Amino acid sequence: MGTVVDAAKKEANGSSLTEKKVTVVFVLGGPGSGKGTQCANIVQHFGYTHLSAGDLLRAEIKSGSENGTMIQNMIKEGKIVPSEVTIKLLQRAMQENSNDKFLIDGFPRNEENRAAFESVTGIEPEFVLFFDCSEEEMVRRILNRNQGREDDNIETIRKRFKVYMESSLPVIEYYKSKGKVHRINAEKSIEEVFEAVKAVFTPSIEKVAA
Ligand SMILES: Nc1ncnc2c1ncn2[C@@H]1O[C@H](COP(=O)(O)OP(=O)(O)OP(=O)(O)O)[C@@H](O)[C@H]1O
Ligand SMILES: Nc1ccn([C@@H]2O[C@H](COP(=O)(O)O)[C@@H](O)[C@H]2O)c(=O)n1
Ligand SMILES: [Mg+2]
Repeated sequence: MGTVVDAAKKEANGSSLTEKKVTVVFVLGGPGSGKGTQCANIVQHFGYTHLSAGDLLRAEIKSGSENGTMIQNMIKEGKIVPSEVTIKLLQRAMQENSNDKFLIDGFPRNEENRAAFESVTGIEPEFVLFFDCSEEEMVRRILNRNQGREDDNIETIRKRFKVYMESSLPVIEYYKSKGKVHRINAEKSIEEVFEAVKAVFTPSIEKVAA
């Protein structure tokens, strides 16, 4: 852990991230629970910038980076890419963006992701949105997605679920113990889910006025 954190800390030093105060919301939930779909809605209504860790990793593969083959293999196997790699991509994306409000989708995925991000960036999430959905519904959604993702096949989907249960749910439990989790019933329609999401982002004073 020491070297991962030290290397990434070096990168953070002197960066605009260390100077500007950013608000971060982690968007978590199982594969296919609707994280990306709802993030697009939140961007439209609440002015956040959406950073999907999975999208950043897929872009890194496409860019021909030296880590590309390793990332591609990890994604095909449903495994979690080393935190050092993903955190660098997230830091760079936040530094290059003038916004100060970010939705970080699909991260942290395990305890190593969580601890390294907090240690390297010094950022604690404002809160965590947790999209809770049954495995049956998530599988149905992924198999209907048709975005040409190499990990949207039943063999990899099963592996992603195993990783989610064993490594990602404990991170959600950690934030729950800190009172930071807003659980959303993600089983409903896209519109109904967004109604529940809106309630989380709308300040209580506006709810009273409405
Ligand atoms: N509430 C919903 N009801 C029905 N279909 C949905 C709902 N939300 C999203 N979908 C559809 O399910 C698929 C998966 O959604 P999305 O890509 O947003 O999930 P995700 O959580 O980002 O998945 P991943 O972790 O694999 O990136 C998409 O085809 C999307 O259009
Ligand atoms: N923190 C993360 C996030 C994602 N990955 C890898 O990318 C795959 C796809 O992620 P989605 O969020 O787009 O579903 C995921 O299965 C992992 O292989 C990661 O390693 N670390
Ligand atoms: Mg997604």
